[in-house]
Amino acid sequence: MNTLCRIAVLMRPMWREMALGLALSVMASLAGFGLLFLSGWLLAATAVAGLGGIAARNAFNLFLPAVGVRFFATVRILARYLERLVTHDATLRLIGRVRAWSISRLVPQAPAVLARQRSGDMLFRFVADTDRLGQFYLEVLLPFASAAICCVVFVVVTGVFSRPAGMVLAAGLLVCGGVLPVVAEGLSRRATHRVSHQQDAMHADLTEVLQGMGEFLFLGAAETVQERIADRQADIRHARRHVALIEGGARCATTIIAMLGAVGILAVAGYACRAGSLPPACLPMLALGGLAAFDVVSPLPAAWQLMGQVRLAAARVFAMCDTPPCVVSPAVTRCPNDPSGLSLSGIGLRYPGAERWALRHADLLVGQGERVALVGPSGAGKSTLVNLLFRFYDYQEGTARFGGVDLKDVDADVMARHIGVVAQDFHLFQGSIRRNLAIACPTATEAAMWQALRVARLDAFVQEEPAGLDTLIGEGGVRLSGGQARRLAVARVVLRAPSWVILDEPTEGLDAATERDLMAALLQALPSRTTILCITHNPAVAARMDRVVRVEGGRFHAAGRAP
Ligand SMILES: Nc1ncnc2c1ncn2[C@@H]1O[C@H](COP(=O)(O)OP(=O)(O)OP(=O)(O)O)[C@@H](O)[C@H]1O
Repeated sequence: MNTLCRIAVLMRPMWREMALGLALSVMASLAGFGLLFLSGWLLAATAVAGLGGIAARNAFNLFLPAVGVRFFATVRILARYLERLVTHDATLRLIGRVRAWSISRLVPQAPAVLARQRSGDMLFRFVADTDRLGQFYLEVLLPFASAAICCVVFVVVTGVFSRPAGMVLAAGLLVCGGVLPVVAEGLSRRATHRVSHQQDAMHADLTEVLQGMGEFLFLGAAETVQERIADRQADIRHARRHVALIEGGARCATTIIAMLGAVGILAVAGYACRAGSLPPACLPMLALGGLAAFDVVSPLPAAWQLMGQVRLAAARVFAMCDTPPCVVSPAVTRCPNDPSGLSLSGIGLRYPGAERWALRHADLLVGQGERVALVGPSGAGKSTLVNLLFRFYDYQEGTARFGGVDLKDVDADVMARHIGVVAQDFHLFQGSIRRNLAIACPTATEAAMWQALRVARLDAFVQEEPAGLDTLIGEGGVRLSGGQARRLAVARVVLRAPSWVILDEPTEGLDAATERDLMAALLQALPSRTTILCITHNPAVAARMDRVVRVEGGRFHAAGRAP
């Protein structure tokens, strides 16, 4: 399906509102045309009646056309006002719909596919591109549809009075509404593409700079990055100026053609007047009506240019949303039994595009309530097990069963209900400690939050803070030390109390005493039926588990009971 058809599909639920907006827009433009058309006639007819002496003056009915002028003026104002209300509402709803649809397509791709995109670029696509896509109705479709309908009416009405005048008007409208937009768009296409491309790159760069500002400073690369962004900005400015020049030129050309059109209409209508086939009072009416008619085509060059931008934006949004998820959702999701044991047999998992297998011929049995340490060299495949269990990546070989159910029949959402994880690269949310805990367990009471903080050995720190649970931790937890941040991540899992807990280096960044304290409290706090998988390089932490599994070369090897 091409891009425009897909936009049309997204617009379909709002078609009634959009059609109403179009009707109001047509009504406002027709009223504007009628107003000038009738005013021209009224002025000329009044003058002719004035020149004709008292009898002609008395015979001239001024009242009816004056009422008509007021009617058109009022209709124009009301219709324009209502049109703005209806069309802007439809546009905002369309943008909301496009965003909701994009999110629904992006969520199943996380985190595998999203990891390949630059986050700034994604953010820009999600915000600016969806915005632009939403403008399709208001700034492209509406002006063209309204102009098409109105132009036919204008030409027919003018043609009724003078066929040659109608033909002159039709020719002028065709040039302004058909030829000029296409020429303007053709001339600015390259610049529009350049703006789009450079903006993509610049937003991605900017986000990276903001996220990694400290690192850029440490590496002494801040100035280079600044220069690169400034270069891009200059290029965007240059390309935008080019686009604006062409758009301005097209507007000027429309005005000139409108003037020439009015003069042309006057000339051919004047000829008809002299031939006696048209009353003289009709001359200003046709000329003013002609001028008013060009109002509806004046936005078209900009609208056609925007059309190119909408297509680009839509293509980018659709490309982002159409990327197939790494893990195909099962047609029917099954729920693992609780309590849940894990059985992996001959598992082979290779990351997309990777040469090497992260896990190969991997067998592992973990019973409900077991506490297992996963140890092994860096890159051996320990964290890959987490990715596999959370259904972030699919395995290509072997069978995996969790709670007696084939893992391929289980959705990531369902797995997340059973397993809590403190990942190596955990994320804390902007806001307060309370917010971070509430995201993990929205129904948690304040007492439960304090209990979780106590288990994570973070309660003393929070108590000392004047705002307590409402202490703000900054974006990504920047106001916490590495160890405090990790303990907050541990508290979140404790609060959720899942049947499985995976701890990836839970004590990293902690001193020996806090590490001992935290592990003892954690193991004591978690119910005995809770299964724990603890990925660690720390022998003291591994020793607290029931048994140790060594991961090496993508395989699991029993390394005996923990000492
Ligand atoms: N998203 C990914 N895409 C491609 N390859 C990956 C990805 N994540 C990990 N790998 C590769 O898979 C292998 C196993 O990585 P994994 O993260 O499981 O190691 P690990 O044992 O947890 O290491 P560490 O102890 O350093 O955390 C490594 O060779 C790594 O380069």
